[in-house]
Amino acid sequence: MASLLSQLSFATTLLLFFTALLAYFLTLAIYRLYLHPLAHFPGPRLAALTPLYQTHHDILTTPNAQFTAHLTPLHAHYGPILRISPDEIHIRDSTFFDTFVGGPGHVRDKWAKANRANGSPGSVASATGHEVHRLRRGALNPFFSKGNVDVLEGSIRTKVRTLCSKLEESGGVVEMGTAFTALTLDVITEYCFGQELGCLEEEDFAPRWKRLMVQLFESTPVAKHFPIVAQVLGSLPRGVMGVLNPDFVPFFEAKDLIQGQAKGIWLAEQKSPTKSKEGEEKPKTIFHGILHSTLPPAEKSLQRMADEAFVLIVAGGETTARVGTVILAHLLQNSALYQRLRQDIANVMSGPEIPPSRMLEDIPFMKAIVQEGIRISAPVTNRPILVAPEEEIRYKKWVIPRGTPMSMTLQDVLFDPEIFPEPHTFDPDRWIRAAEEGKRLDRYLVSFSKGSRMCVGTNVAYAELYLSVAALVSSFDFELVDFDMKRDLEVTRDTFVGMPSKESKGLRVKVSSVVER
Ligand code: HEM
Repeated sequence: MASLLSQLSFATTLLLFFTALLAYFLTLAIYRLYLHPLAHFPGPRLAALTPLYQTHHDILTTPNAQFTAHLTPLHAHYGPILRISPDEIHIRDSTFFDTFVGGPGHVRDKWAKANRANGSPGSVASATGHEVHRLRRGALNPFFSKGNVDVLEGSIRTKVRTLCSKLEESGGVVEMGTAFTALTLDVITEYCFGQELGCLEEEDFAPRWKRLMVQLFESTPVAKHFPIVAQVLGSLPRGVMGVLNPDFVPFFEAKDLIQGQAKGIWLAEQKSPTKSKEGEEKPKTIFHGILHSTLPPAEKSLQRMADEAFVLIVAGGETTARVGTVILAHLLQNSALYQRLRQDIANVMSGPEIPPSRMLEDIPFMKAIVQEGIRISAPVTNRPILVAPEEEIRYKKWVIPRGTPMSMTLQDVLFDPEIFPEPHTFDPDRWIRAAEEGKRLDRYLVSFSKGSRMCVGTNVAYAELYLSVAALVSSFDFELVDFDMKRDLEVTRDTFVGMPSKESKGLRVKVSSVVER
């Protein structure tokens, strides 16, 4: 009898538990669908009901990382403003971008819930609140100013020279995406640590680093939706993690390597600080700069340095490499553009050396090539999600309540046919025509985003692209090897940085001749 009672009470407890759970979910569903401040916004009911709607499209579809692509049919059906999760509003309207990112006097936070995928909470990119972000960004900005990038251009130029001499020696097939990644990683690691990774010097441009970067991005859809998975896996021994989820092994391998480098500088600074005296030359790396800055001590911890290093290297590597690869691919498919660019560069060269990036920028066609490349490659597919904590945001008849996470997709602006007719055609002359007509097309070149959260590395990326594209076009004729734009470069997955299909073989070329200068 006693055991029956205890069984009954267990069954009753279970029943009560599930009834309470059901009641909770029912109440939540009613709240989200009918009472929530966003209840009247258009969008699929399922998306209003649960964030799993996005998770499904990003993780359970094949190929995965597809929610971004799914936004196109949603907007076609519901219009330019949509509720895409219980808490998030997405807007597709290029003219709204400046309001979205805010300007001076308009505070924008990031949405904490969607800002954990990089697993580096100490980085500038992970700073959710406006104030913390402002502090961290303030310490980085001087290193990335145009003036400072000019000073450091010599180091980029040396690496571009190495790239060219390695290509000259190569003799066989080279995957140019790997070569560009080697270049960008060497540039940014020297910037951060004062010591490059040395990818350009490795055989075939260190394809293991390219693989590591690609695999790292491929893990972001899971990390974005289930950051706890990344955290738990990160705390396990690598062998165990490799069995549980091999996709995350490269993520932590890359982290370990980069953190090791940051730790080296941090420990050396603790032992014998290199703090410069008044009037002495500037700190030699970003990390020395942060450590010498007026940031509070908590912002100078080893963990924060390591997080900052990781994000700078990951953010600065694959993005710029992808733009370089896409530009080269388009030029190689259109020899008239290739020859025209070579001629325009030759016209300003007074010796064998490629002119400084500032001079290259003054060649209208060169500038147009880089702008069009940055537009059409649109490397960052991850949509920025921002929160305006101090103001309601108005979009047409809609009022987005203060504190609501709102997002826009950079590709929606970059491929807006109203602004960039035939947006998927590589047409550098559209920039020249726009300049002649006095149109500010660059207002819509949002590949680096805009506002306070805009890319910190924009000037470095431009310098790398001008110098590398000019050097390659002026120095070599290439032959494409079994290249198919659709298979090898076209973006099919949003893994933070857009990725082509798994079948991609990259941009494979052979140097067919070296230009005498
Ligand atoms: C063509 C190349 C590049 C593109 C298209 C690009 C694009 C972007 C975009 C769209 C963001 C904003 C992301 C967000 O909403 O949170 C961003 C942020 C960032 N980028 Fe870049 N990036 C490029 C190159 C670089 C380089 C070379 C570096 C490093 C030297 C870099 C470092 C960063 C960092 C640290 C952030 C976070 C900034 C912050 O939150 O204040 N990026 N980038």
